[in-house]
Amino acid sequence: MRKIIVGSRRSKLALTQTNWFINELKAAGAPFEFEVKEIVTKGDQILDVQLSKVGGKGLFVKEIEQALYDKEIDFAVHSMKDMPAVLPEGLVIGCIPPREDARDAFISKGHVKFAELPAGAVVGTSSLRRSAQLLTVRPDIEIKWIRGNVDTRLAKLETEEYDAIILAAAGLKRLGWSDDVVTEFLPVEHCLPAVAQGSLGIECRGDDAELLAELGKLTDPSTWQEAHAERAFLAAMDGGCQVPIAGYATSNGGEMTLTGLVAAPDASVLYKETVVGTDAQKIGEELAAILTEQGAFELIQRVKAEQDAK
Ligand SMILES: NCc1[nH]cc(CCC(=O)O)c1CC(=O)O
Repeated sequence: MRKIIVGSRRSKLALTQTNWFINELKAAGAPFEFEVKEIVTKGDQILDVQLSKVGGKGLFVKEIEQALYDKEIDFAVHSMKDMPAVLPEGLVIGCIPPREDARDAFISKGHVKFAELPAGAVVGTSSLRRSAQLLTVRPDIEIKWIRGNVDTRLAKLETEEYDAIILAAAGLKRLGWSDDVVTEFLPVEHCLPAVAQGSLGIECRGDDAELLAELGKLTDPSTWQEAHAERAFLAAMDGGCQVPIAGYATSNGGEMTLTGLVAAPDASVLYKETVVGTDAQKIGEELAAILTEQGAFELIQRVKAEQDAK
């Protein structure tokens, strides 16, 4: 029986997701043995700098992709939202399992609701997307950068000067945190999720037909379509994580609805539109064209140039 080596980052969330997916493969009767190989990525090592300043999304996947090329591992389970919009030559997403809750979770000391935060309240997030959207409705709050994995951030809420933090609901749920820790799940209308938030993507070599045949059985077609539409939008906007950008699609098998958002980091400008259609790639590109027409692409290029000059 072929032994499949599965690469994983060492964080609890990464290992939990990896082991969850291996169990799904086993339950589906995949004819493999499995071994998990832990890989320390740059993104895990650099913990003291704002992520958007040191290279963004690619930081968590580069070493893992090298290990795939070198055949040290056969597949890796990623949070799709950490994946760059375009994959390197020869590697593919072989499976996208059913999406977990895509929303952001607001967690505050004393369970004070977001709308009831006092002026000047300190909210911890290192996501420009979250901070821009929160500042749009509450310009009177203060955003303070926070880093570390999910458990670290929850601990920092207790021990450091934060009144609240925002985390992806999906990460919390996968780690087994009860909904009781969450003060409120922010509706997507108020805080549009990151592209592909809540989705996992299984990355492997494109020529590994034997593995791809088994991975494909576990793909959820709706989640695949949603991730495709959101990522087509992201790719067309040329947005990394230096700029607040969000995209969220829902699919009911046939028709899809895709909403996209681009904002200035200080929330002084915000573009947001929704498109409907049946072709994931097309609606992603259509949405990007509409927002570009309004000035969003220019905003992205301007913000990127400003950040690079810093
Ligand atoms: N930004 C890091 C990150 N990448 C993926 C998740 C988990 C959620 C997901 O899979 O979408 C998280 C944690 C968070 O944003 O709170």
